[in-house]
Amino acid sequence: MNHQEYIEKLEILKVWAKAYYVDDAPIASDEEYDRLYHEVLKYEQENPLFADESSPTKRVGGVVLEGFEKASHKARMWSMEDVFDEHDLDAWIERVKKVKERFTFYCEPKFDGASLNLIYENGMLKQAITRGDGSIGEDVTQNVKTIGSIPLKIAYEGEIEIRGEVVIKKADFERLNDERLKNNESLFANPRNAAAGSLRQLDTSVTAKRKLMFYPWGIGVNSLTQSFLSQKMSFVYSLGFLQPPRIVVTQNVQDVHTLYHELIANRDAIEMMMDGMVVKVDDISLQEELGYTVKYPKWMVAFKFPAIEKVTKLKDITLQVGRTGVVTPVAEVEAVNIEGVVVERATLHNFDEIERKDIRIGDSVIIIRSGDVIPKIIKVLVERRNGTEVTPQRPLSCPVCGSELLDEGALIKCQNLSCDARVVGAMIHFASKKALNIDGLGDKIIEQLYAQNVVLHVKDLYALKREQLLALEGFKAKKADNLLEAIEQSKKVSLEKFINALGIEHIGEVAAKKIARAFGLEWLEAGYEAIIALEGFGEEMAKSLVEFIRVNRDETYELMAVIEPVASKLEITESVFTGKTVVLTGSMSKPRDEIKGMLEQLGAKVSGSVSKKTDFVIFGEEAGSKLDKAIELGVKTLSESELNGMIE
Ligand SMILES: NC(=O)c1ccc[n+]([C@@H]2O[C@H](COP(=O)([O-])OP(=O)(O)OC[C@H]3O[C@@H](n4cnc5c(N)ncnc54)[C@H](O)[C@@H]3O)[C@@H](O)[C@H]2O)c1
Ligand SMILES: [Zn+2]
Repeated sequence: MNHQEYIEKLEILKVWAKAYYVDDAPIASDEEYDRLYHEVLKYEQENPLFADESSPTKRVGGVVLEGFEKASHKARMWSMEDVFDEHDLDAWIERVKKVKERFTFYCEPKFDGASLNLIYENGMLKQAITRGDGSIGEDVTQNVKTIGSIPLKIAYEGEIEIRGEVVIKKADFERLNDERLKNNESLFANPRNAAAGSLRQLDTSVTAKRKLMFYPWGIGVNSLTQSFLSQKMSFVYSLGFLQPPRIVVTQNVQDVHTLYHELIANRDAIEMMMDGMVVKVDDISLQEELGYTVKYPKWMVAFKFPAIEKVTKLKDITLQVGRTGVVTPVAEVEAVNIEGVVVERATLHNFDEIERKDIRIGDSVIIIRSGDVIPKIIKVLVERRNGTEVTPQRPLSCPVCGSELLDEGALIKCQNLSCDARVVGAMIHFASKKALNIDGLGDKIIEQLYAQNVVLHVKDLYALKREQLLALEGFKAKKADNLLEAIEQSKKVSLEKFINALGIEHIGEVAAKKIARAFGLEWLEAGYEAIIALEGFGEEMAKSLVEFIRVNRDETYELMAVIEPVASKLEITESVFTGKTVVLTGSMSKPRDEIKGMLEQLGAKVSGSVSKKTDFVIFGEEAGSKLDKAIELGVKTLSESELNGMIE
């Protein structure tokens, strides 16, 4: 690279860095950014005299947003050096070894979230500050007080800065986006974005609703006397902070590599998004000896994982019609390899979201995929347009049956109940794992059976003949027998799975279970009043079920006669609680639902309010008026541990 090229690349890098750190709206993928960053860095290292002092390689990115108070860190916060392969990791290890031949590694996951500094004084949380430019960040103390895993009080009197990552679990991120989709709000690109955006909220009540968590990874100013990071961190964790699922302290390089591969192998299973593993020098005096660059400590590196966000091109948008008739736009993209999987399609959620993001056919887009995150387009790279991009149109007619679509905004629906897509979709749902779980009856086979007029309704499955299957393309004796056997096996399924399998609108797995438990095999006789009285049932659900029963009662009885679902009546274990009315109040050590389930198993009826008819009030911490009322009425009260004592 010559100097002119360096200047040009540096300019692009600065623009990308500003978009990312200042505007919170990246215009490049991390992978692209990192590549350019390292090209620029390489030139600067080879030509130190010509390096620009304001290069992003020389500063900790981040700024203070308007609306927040600025606050200073007591000790500086840093960025981190990245390495992308074992060779570069080994080079880092060699650099450390030059200072000290034998040393201990401290390794842990690198969670992808927002960096946060907590200042404690006299055992109290005094201030919480975002990383900002490393010296000055945003005061987010009020927001941070809503995060359950951050103790407001700790059993340590000295002044201490505890640093860590604010994260949101991947599942909570998906739930948050689902909710935002329902409310027609813009979606977060990834868990990091969701965590950072939720932490930097001007309205504290919004932060409080997001399920943020805090994982410490280090300390700033402190007067702890331990000589190893691992000891200091054990102390921090002992104060009541969350601990990451894996920490490895070792002198053996092989263990470092092993943990790296172990974390990658468990990347999906670990609930938080990780973008790498952090390797640190454990010995504090060696850390000090190694020191810092202008940007990061020389005693730690991030050993990055393969990227899960990639840039690709949107070739086309196709439409998919689901079993409820909802038409979902699907992105057809130029194939990209993400974590070893070739991705060619991604969800676009709905047309409102397409319009909000102004996604056009021909756009360069960033796509995200990881084993547990459905591939989706998270960003349009508007700067890369050349004018040939085409704005997609909202569909007017069903791509499958041609009937006019109902456009409700976020949802566009085919209302034709006999639309092939809906019928096939319903059957696919019926056979799926959480429903009848019919092995070997996948999407393709259902489509084939339907297209050949062999199975037009689920009940036809149970009348299938061997000869019919053998007449179909791709069916040999073994495949046909296996399928027939699997269909036979699906009989006598539990009633809750059967109800779930019917795909009644608004009635999911949990609701199906409640219906099965409450009404048993007579569930088709239940009326509106009885249904809405079920816990967790709203009007929409009750109406939907009543309507389903009205329309499909006879047909469903026929299907039940063939499948003979088994009502799983609650097996009650006799106990002092059998037949008694119990009220729970206050916060318990276990989730309320768990305790409730256990009491129900013991034959108790768990009620919400205390009256003279109540037999027991079981109270946890900070119990309030219900406990007072129980005492007033002379109802027997039990603490959680007394309860445990009685049932053991
Ligand atoms: N897409 C873009 O345009 C663009 C632009 C700029 C930066 N970026 C991305 O941002 C990253 C660089 O940002 P950075 O300099 O803030 O570094 P970084 O976020 O990759 O690493 C430093 C941070 O890691 C966090 N961290 C997580 N676990 C940790 C642990 N166990 N110990 C210590 N720290 C831990 C800390 O919050 C720390 O501040 C790169 O991945 C880059 O791709 C992307
Ligand atoms: Zn249709």
